[in-house]
Amino acid sequence: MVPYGSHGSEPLVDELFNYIDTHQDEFVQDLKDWIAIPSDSSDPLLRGDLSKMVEITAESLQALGATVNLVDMGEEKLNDGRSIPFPKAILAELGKNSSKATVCIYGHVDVQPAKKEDGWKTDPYNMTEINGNLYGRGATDNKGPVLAWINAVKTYRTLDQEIPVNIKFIIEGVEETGSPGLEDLIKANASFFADVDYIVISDNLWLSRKPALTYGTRGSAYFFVEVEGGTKDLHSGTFGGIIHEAMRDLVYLLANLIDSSGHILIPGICDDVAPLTEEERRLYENIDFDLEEHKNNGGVNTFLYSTKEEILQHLWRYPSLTIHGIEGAFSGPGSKTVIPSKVIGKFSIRQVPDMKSAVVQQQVTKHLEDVFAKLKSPNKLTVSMQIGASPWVADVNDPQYEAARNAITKVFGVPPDMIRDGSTIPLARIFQDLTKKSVMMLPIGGADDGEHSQHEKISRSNYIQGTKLFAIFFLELSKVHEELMAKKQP
Ligand SMILES: Cn1cncc1C[C@H](NC(=O)CCN)C(=O)O
Ligand SMILES: [Zn+2]
Ligand SMILES: [Zn+2]
Repeated sequence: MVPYGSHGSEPLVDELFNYIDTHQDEFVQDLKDWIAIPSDSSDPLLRGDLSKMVEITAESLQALGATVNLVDMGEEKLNDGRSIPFPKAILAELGKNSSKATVCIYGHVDVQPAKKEDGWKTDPYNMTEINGNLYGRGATDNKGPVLAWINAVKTYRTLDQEIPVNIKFIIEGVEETGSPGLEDLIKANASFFADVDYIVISDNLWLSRKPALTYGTRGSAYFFVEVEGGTKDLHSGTFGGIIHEAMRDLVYLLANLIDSSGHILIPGICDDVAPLTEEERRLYENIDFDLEEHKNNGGVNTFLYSTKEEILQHLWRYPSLTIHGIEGAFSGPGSKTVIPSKVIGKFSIRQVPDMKSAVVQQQVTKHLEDVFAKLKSPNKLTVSMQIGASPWVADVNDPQYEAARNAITKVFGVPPDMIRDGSTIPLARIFQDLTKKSVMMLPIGGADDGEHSQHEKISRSNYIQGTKLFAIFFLELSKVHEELMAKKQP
């Protein structure tokens, strides 16, 4: 194993690392500048800032020498009937040498909402360094990682070193609102992706203090279950006791989705779950994961399972069902005596191999209709699936995984844990299905970065080591790709 910081046999590696170390304050300042732009894609009032963020990203890529195409993504229809432009998407390319591998990097520059009043100890849009951590909205999700890629390329450019691969970028500004239009963008630009060999996404976290490589994510089947009683909200003093209340029906339906031990009550839902093989079972034993720390990170007392292996399996390879909320329900403070007329329950099922959204949709709909039929309620039930994102699993023997393992070992001195992610990046599977290319997730964020949460951060160390990792990944990828090409050509 090559110890961190010494790479005597590879002068280029030393030169790259040295540059990155000595220019780290500049990279940190760039992140501060990016975080200062409140590019929250959920807030129509901030759409101008979001568009500016996309433009700044485009300029940064142009400054690297990339050819940048800002693609119009049309308009977003708001609830009040108005329309505002979606931020443009960036398709950029740097290098077009047919003897080199072409890697396509995905990232997003929009962020989750953040307000100081939510309980941030620092201003979320004024990046603040405390004890080696860089706090600010978007620090780890996803501005830090996108900038780390840019820093890595910049390092080669400034040192006047040849970049060993062709690089393409696809950067979007509406990931946090579900990436509307992204699938169409990929379909409409098939020629852009045609010569891509590898797709890399750095938009998730490590599982522990050890670096990680991610080869799978769960999918998501997101449902709305609507129960409609009358035409308007009523006073429970005037109508309570004489009508079939929509909320009572809905709460009963929701209670019949899952039991208190986490068992999903929908008949057939686990039929397509891939059986656990002995080989897969052994994988979980060697993964660095601290149950107690995960409990602490989440502020949780007790998990449903007591061993590391069970917990990881239930996060990665078994489905889960979560009830998220009820639209139309009274949820404010005080003691309002309303009977809501129409309520919409929201729940989602994290899908795992080999579950299929269409099958899940049919099973969920039938189950809810069957349970509802027993109520003999005159209310109107409507079940709809809003998102049907498939799970994604990659072949870890693909050359780019080997390249990433080599790069991680060179930068961090240890090989990565091979992990999956319990949440959903629909894009990974969409990419895999549409382009048939190898997709990999190469996270640089720490397990405790708190994405989407208050005090989101990335550590200075992960940001700078992550920049090195990406720089070295280009080198390692070119090596394995060359070997692969040599094997193919007799
Ligand atoms: C919006 N949505 C509804 N179903 C799934 C999602 C995506 C969402 N994605 C992330 O959080 C990215 C994690 N790095 C999630 O997994 O909940
Ligand atoms: Zn993200
Ligand atoms: Zn996010």
